[in-house]
Amino acid sequence: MIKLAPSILAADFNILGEQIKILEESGVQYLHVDVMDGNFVPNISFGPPLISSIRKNSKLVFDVHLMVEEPIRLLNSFKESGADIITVHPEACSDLIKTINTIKEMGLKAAVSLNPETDLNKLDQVLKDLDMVLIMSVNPGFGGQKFMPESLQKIRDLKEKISKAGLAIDIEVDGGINHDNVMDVIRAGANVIVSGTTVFYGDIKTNVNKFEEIFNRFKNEVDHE
Ligand SMILES: O=C(CO)[C@H](O)[C@H](O)COP(=O)(O)O
Repeated sequence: MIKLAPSILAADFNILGEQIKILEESGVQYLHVDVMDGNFVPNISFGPPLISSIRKNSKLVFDVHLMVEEPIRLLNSFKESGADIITVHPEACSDLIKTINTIKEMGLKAAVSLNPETDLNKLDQVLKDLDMVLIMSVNPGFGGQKFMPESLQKIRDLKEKISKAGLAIDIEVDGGINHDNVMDVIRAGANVIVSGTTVFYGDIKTNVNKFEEIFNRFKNEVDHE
């Protein structure tokens, strides 16, 4: 099952609640929530108060991507605000094992995100405990960047690594994904697709439907193999 995870980084914050409602009406299940601290990445987005506020009116799975230094300090506050999945970066954690264990002990799903230059071996110490791995296909910090095609091989290698370990872990990809390149990303092995500008710029329902059509085309291909 392939899931679209629209990133609210590209939303119009003046009408954020209405836009989330449109996503729900369009059949979306995940909401990707990009938290940036101006330190781990050179940009600041928003934090727990905004998440608490949208949580009140949404049943979507809140997929919270923490692009922050030492996220272990803030896990409780993101749990309280309504996160369902918390993603952290090994590049930002002095103790990744403890950080992942803390997320799991809170009863949340845990994920690790790798920057484009970070090797897959950074996952080795925690892979068996993860629900999801997020491959960044741009350098994190800003929406609207160009997809890095070298990410495709990284996704294939990750899929092989997960399958060799006999695990079932979601593979999410984030950055520069649009209607033209998403099929390549899925064929490489991703099953959770983050998209910001391609979902929120223009008509949201139409943009989501176009993604869903491509996901269905992929499913048909697989069924006929
Ligand atoms: O995490 C991000 C950047 O750090 C954004 O989620 C990501 O870039 C998605 O936005 P877009 O689809 O516009 O590239």
